[in-house]
Amino acid sequence: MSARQTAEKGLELWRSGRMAEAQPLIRRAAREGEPRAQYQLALWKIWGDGAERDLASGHKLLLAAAAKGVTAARLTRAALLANGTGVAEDWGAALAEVRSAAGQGDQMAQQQLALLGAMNLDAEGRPAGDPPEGRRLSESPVVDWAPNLLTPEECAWLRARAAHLLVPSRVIDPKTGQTIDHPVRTSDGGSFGPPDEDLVVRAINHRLARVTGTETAWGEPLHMLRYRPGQEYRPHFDFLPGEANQRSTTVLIYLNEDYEGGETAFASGLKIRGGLGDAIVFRNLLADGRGDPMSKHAGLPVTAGEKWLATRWIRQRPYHPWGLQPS
Ligand SMILES: O=C(O)CCC(=O)C(=O)O
Ligand SMILES: [Fe+2]
Repeated sequence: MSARQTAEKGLELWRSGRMAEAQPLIRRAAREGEPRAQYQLALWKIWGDGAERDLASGHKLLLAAAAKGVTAARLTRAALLANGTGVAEDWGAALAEVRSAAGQGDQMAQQQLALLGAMNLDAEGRPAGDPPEGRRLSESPVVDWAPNLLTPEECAWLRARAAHLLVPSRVIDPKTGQTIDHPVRTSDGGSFGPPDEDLVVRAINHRLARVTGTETAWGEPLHMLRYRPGQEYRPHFDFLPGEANQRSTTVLIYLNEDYEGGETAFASGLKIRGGLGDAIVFRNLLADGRGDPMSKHAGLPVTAGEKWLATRWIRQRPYHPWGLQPS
């Protein structure tokens, strides 16, 4: 079999869920320099699934695949340059990779450039202008309103990019620390982990840091939720039992408005229904750092249509989903 045929067979097996059979074929084809196999192996090494996490060799494989014209590899490298995963954070270098992929005709890259071009960003991808005007909705719990935080195009980008991330929602079991199915949250969800945090998502995460007065590095990966009729998020706290690096702040961004029901409801009686791109910011902790009992909230059941939401849970200190230290 040629390297190309080996790669094709390996990818086909992997797509049909036959990981154990796919792995040796992808590894062999990657060793023989087949670019799509190199890209797939890079993703496994970076995510640490299908191969042990090895960021350095993941980056090498990304570069090799990118040099042979795999623009998706270039875009993954751009994402990791933008968020500093396995390589020093470098917005300028990340942008150069996206431009190069766009020049090779990659549509995702071209769309990213169009969205980034409409943002007012500094040389590091952070918001350049004044922070947007907010309005306090409530003092207890502390809830602020940030209208039009995202443009309709940015909302559409997040919805489209999230489609492949969605799985039935899980929560962390306070007793075991494990992620489990839970009836409290019946929506589908998924997050933009480091390789999925493209430059548009990264720039949005910088904006969320700005609007909350926090650091981008403190945020958990941006989390997407999609509720269908009957789905809901029952009353809960966002702070985590026994956690030292707490979720101090939550941002919810409403990514569409063509649905019924589904308001965000606080135990205090405050109910919010955001329009397209509107956001709320609320604090989960009291001034002394304990959980605020008034911060209990719910996503009420959707009664018609689909509700799309992006959530950023922000910690008190740097947080990395893979436990990596900031470089
Ligand atoms: O769907 C909602 O409005 C609430 C979502 C929520 O509570 C969360 O993502 O933590
Ligand atoms: Fe919540």
